[in-house]
Order: sequence, then C-alpha cells, then structure tokens
Amino acid sequence: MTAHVDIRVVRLPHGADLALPSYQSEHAAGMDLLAAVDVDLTLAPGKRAMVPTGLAIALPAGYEAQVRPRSGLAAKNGVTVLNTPGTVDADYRGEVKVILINLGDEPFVVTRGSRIAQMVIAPVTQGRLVEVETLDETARGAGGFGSTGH
Ligand SMILES: O=c1ccn([C@H]2C[C@H](O)[C@@H](COP(=O)(O)OP(=O)(O)OP(=O)(O)O)O2)c(=O)[nH]1
Ligand SMILES: [Mg+2]
Repeated sequence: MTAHVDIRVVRLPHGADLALPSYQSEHAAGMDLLAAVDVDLTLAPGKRAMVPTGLAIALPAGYEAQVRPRSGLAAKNGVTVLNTPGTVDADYRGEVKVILINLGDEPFVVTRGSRIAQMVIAPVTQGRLVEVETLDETARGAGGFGSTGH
C-alpha cells in the first residue's frame, strides 16, 4: 500500500500554465518535475544549469523532497541531477529548482514543460548528537573503504 501525504503547492507566475507534477504510474515513487523555462535552454556538454520548476511547496514537518534524475535522460542523453538527491527541506518556501548537468557528448535542449527530474517525498529523522568519550567496540571497528575485500 502506498502512503500519501498532502503537500501545499503554489504555482509561481512563470509556471502558472504548466501542469502540476504527477506520478506516471500507480505506485511510482517520484513525481516528474517540469521545466518552467521561458525559452529553450541549451545545455552544452559538460555544462550545468539551475532549472526552475515554477513551484513552491510547503512539506509537512518531518518530510523532505528529494530531487532525483530521470533514468531515461541519463541513459539516452547523459543528463543528470548534479547534486542528486537534491534535498528540499520542509521549511523551504522558495522555488524548487533542479540542478541539471549534461554529461553527454551532445548539446541537450530543455524545452518548456519537459520532464527533467523527479521528486520523491520521504520521511525525515533528525539525529540528536550525544557526545561521549569512547564508542562501543565492534568486529568491523574502524575498517571501511573496501576493508572486507572486493
Ligand atoms: O535540488 C535542490 C536542492 C535544494 N533546493 C532548495 C530547497 C532546499 O531546502 C534549499 C537548500 O538546499 P541545500 O541545503 O541542499 O543547499 P545549501 O547549499 O546547504 O543551501 P542553504 O545554506 O540554503 O541550506 O534549496 C532545491 O530547490 N533543489
Ligand atoms: Mg543546507
């Protein structure tokens, strides 16, 4: 069973005519974000851009939104989200933006309304740091970074 949570959303003036993001299948984890660019944005190979979505959201406390790449754009065009997963905090009220980067060989054109990334809503647990003098011992200890072999 897929859980649902209400998220207040404002469509900003430059995105007023665009559809709201939506899930493309019944149990999809991410809703696709649309590019609210006024004119076509061409990303040359190796270049990045902060792409507007035309949306501001208010997540309920205890949730985050993750901005993730679309696998189709990555596989076909080498286009991904530079800071994936981007983190939208529950107390952020600015425009949701997508930092796209073109890691492909060809220029990539972002057109208005194209689906550039997906947004996954996830619960948040904040850690409380409890400072101590020493930590308990474990079999792994300080081993990491490949210490268990290939
Ligand atoms: O892909 C992203 C990542 C972040 N944000 C917005 C929402 C988030 O709440 C805010 C801050 O993001 P983050 O904490 O990752 O960036 P920062 O560089 O630490 O900025 P700040 O100092 O404002 O926290 O920017 C986006 O719109 N898209
Ligand atoms: Mg931050």
